[in-house]
Amino acid sequence: MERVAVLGAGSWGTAFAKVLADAGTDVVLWARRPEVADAIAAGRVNADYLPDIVLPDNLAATSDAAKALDGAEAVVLAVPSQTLRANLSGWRDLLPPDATLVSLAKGVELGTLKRMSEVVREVAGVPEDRVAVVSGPNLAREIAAEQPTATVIACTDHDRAVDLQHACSNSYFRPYTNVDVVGCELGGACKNVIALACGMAAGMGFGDNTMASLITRGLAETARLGEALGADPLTLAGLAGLGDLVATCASPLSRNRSFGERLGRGDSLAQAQEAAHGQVAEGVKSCSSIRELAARLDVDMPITEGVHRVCHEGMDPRVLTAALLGRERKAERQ
Ligand SMILES: NC(=O)C1=CN([C@@H]2O[C@H](COP(=O)(O)OP(=O)(O)OC[C@H]3O[C@@H](n4cnc5c(N)ncnc54)[C@H](O)[C@@H]3O)[C@@H](O)[C@H]2O)C=CC1
Ligand SMILES: O=C(CO)COP(=O)(O)O
Repeated sequence: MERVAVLGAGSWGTAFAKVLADAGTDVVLWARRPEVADAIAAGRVNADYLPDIVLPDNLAATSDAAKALDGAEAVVLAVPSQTLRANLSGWRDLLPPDATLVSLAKGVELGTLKRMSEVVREVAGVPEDRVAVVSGPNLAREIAAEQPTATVIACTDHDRAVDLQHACSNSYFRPYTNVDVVGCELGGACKNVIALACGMAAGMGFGDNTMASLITRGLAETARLGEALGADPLTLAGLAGLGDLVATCASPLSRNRSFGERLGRGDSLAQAQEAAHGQVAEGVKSCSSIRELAARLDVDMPITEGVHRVCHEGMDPRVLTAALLGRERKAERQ
């Protein structure tokens, strides 16, 4: 794979474009705002998202999607989950005929309750074997600073996953392949909600026992949803499941964890949103879509339910704590 388009020049789109470029792949990064594209092209820096990082010379930038997509063998979609449908609809007619469509987004669409690969298939009108997802413990700022990281590239077409794996493997980024797209996507979407809960716990002053309990029980409810949707349980024990859950729940760099921390300290949703400075904390919306998906499939997800109530029904995180601790006693593997 010689040429890749990355659509979306936020934190992860920019960092992933750098990963590809550092792997020797020519990349064109599309930014929504022309001034961002111009600043990257002229100064090699995306000042809004990764101010300290000098981007490589084989990374071009444009705000013209047609230019970015021309001749691309893979198209990497790096916009927030709830905007993917609208963005991709605008790019649909420009997509090269056999390009692999790659989703970086970690969320479940409100309303349709679709995973991102399902949205991509529907909007682009392509079969499932042309859609790949990248998911794992991948905090953008650490990767941009070239700290070693592993990830998963999932696609039902193993050969496409391998092509993409070659295009983005470098000295600090090690991608594994997987054919379990459902498991990888669910791991990525659900961990954002659990990270919100961990942030709330931290904001209320709770320590590592609480974090470990939330992470582990969060994984248990993610695994229940995964089972209902046909995911391989081993995927959720891997990088896109446990790996991403641990990184996000533990890291002060996580937007979801930081957002939850503010709620735990007593901020309102609006105050926490203001403090996020426009950067996306996907779990705030996905807690509602995942909760609805779980209800549809009759899957018990008490932490997700509680996060939804705190974010959207005004529940005090302290009341959520009492509610979780006061649930009916049960066996661990029930
Ligand atoms: N930042 C990270 O460390 C990681 C993020 N992700 C996922 O990647 C996806 C993108 O995240 P980030 O790049 O971090 O987000 P971000 O908030 O840093 O950037 C979002 C980008 O999308 C663009 N965009 C296009 N249309 C938009 C619209 N209608 N509304 C808002 N933004 C729009 C923005 O201009 C911006 O360039 C999310 O689903 C996130 O969960 C996944 C792994 C790591
Ligand atoms: O997905 C991520 C790490 O893998 C990034 O998490 P946040 O969106 O919470 O910053």
